[in-house]
Amino acid sequence: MTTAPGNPDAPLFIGLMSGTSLDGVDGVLVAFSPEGKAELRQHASSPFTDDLRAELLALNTSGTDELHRSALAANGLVRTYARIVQELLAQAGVAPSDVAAMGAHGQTVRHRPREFDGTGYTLQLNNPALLAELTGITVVADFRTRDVAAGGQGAPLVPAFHAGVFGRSGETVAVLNLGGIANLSILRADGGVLGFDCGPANALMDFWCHEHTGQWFDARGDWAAQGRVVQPLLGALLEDPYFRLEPPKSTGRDLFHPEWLRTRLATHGGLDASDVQATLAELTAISCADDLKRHAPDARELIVCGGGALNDHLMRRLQAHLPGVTVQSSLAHGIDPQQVEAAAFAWLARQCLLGLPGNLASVTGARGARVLGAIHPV
Ligand SMILES: Nc1ncnc2c1ncn2[C@@H]1O[C@H](COP(=O)(O)OP(=O)(O)OP(=O)(O)O)[C@@H](O)[C@H]1O
Ligand SMILES: CC(=O)N[C@H]1[C@@H]2OC[C@@H](O2)[C@@H](O)[C@@H]1O[C@H](C)C(=O)O
Repeated sequence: MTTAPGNPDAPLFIGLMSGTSLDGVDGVLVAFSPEGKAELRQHASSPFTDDLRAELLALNTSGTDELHRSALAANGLVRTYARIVQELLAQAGVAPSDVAAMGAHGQTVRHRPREFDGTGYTLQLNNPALLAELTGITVVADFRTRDVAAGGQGAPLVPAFHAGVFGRSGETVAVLNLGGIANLSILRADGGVLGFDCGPANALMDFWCHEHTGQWFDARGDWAAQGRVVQPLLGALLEDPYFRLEPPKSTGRDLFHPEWLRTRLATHGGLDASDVQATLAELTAISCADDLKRHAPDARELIVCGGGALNDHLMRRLQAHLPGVTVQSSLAHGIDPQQVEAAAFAWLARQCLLGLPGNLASVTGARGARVLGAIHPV
């Protein structure tokens, strides 16, 4: 099918997501029906080079010459995005002009909702102009700042997409994204949607795993499964006030960073590294499970997406804390867990081009529905 670039009626969109786990980029090519139903056509992913990952991670905290380094890192990120786009187009046999637009999330390096430190801003490194030049496709970027400007958290944004894909009338269903950070969408039986960040998912586990094993993540959770949960440490981690905050709420590496862990470990010396890993996995499982029980006691189904859905140990621990709830990867519902977020940003790009809202005020706490994103046409 040939369509004009940027034509809002064109069915093909690309979504590009590089999330807080900093593992790399996921991209999807999605066809949307006129009603907005998503059909995933292609998926491509690429890990960051070690240098780019290290620089993006470093840019999450204050440092020397940040502006210059941020600009260079954004260019590096966008070149990775462009390679993913070329791969998607080649795999699908479509031309850039067949794609209406792509939603490019960018790399969050700061996320400071007002409650965090009184500032109230969110920052995703990106270079959508360069991405449009490199790909010949209209780029929609900067999805979060409008919601923040409207008094919202700017996150999470996927609940509206989750509702369209996984929601069922007459039944409460929950969707849990386990990326660097965990976010929960509660899709209520009456169509209402609640969503918020639960706390860390993989970010601290990845840090600890890399520091002690040299691996970027604990494949299948095998290492955590060998350890024993250190209850006093788990209790100390769960004491962070974030876990008790009522929604709307969102968080990130600004709060749950290695120093956060080190400070709490300082009073629990001499622990076996695998026991700490087991405790971090338990922190993720218990904080997410408690949030579900608290906010959706009627939910009988938890659909898990994000890379954490591949962590068998974590999935078992979630199930253990949620008797009576079926805990399953989104794969059981026909969607690869690692494609859900990227697909959501394809949907958000479509919403933007159609002039439709991307946020849900019931989730982010914004003053109202807003069209999200800035369009960089070709
Ligand atoms: N096979 C696996 N076994 C265990 N964990 C895995 C596996 N594959 C991926 N993961 C975990 O999933 C993480 C990546 O998940 P994902 O790509 O969903 O996160 P993200 O999108 O970067 O983060 P966020 O959703 O917070 O923005 C990895 O860092 C790793 O911890
Ligand atoms: C500021 C930011 O990038 N937040 C991410 C992060 O990763 C998971 C969680 O924290 C969620 O709030 C959000 O991402 C998803 C895609 C969202 O906005 O729904």
